[in-house]
Amino acid sequence: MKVAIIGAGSLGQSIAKGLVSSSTLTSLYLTKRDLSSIKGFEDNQKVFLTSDNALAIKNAEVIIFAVQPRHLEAILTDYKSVLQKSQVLISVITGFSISRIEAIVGQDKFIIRAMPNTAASVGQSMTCISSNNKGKEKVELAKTIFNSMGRSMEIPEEQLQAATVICASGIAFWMRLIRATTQGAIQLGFEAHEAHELAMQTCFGAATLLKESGKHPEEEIDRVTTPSGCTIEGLNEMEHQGLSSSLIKGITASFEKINQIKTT
Ligand SMILES: NC(=O)C1=CN([C@@H]2O[C@H](COP(=O)(O)OP(=O)(O)OC[C@H]3O[C@@H](n4cnc5c(N)ncnc54)[C@H](O)[C@@H]3O)[C@@H](O)[C@H]2O)C=CC1
Ligand SMILES: O=C(O)[C@@H]1CCC=N1
Repeated sequence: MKVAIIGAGSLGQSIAKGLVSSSTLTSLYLTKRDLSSIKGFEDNQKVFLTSDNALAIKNAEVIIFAVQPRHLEAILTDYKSVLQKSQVLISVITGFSISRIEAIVGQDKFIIRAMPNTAASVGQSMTCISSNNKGKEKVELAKTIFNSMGRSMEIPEEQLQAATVICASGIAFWMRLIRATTQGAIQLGFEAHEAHELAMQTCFGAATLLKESGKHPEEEIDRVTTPSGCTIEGLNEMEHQGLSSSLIKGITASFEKINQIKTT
């Protein structure tokens, strides 16, 4: 599979890191206006760096657009004449609808909208995927691509904004929870590096328990909370201070914001 990523910034580079270990990848073109910050990718013989988007597009079967939303319209307009009907166009751009992409490049193109997250770089993205009518034929291909850097789920396009909050912004939300746990651990006497490791591995363990057991979180919580013990004391205090409520309010605030900034 020949892939091009147009706009190898933060997310584009995360996707590239995830992709380079995929056995199905034959070549990967990365484009960016200033290539100096992505020189490290050149160590991989399958990767080509260029500022020439047309060159990258001509050498790709799958083109992933990862520029900022305000740049996509001009890029699609500039390069639609070099796009081929057999190419699969994947946009990971927030708030840029499939109908708007179709209006520029045509409904006869395979169009996928995908929302990965930066954990793609370590093979642990949660990626949500939607497509236009024509693109339905290529959803399995898109899932194969994103499964090579984590897990993927096909959802209706109307839910992509919500998926962005939960999965893409979600990386930041979870990071903050880990940092707060680290701060608590330091207060209890651990060195910062120890506190960080304790918080990360415990978070990883909690998610792995749920993934592997298929259980509801409360079932696992019940296994930890000794009656009159320290866990329930801590949990109840966190809830008195609004832990769950704060998370839910944060998620809904983020969703309200994403609906204000969407470009359609
Ligand atoms: N950062 C994240 O975790 C997530 C970002 N997104 C979306 O992905 C898109 C990219 O976000 P980031 O990677 O954070 O932005 P970014 O600003 O880090 O990357 C965009 C890159 O595009 C390049 N670029 C701009 N114009 C170009 C052109 N004409 N040709 C080639 N390259 C060009 C820029 O130099 C930059 O390196 C945005 O639309 C964002 O909404 C979506 C999910 C998560
Ligand atoms: O913060 C943002 O608006 C973008 C979309 C999700 C992640 N970054």
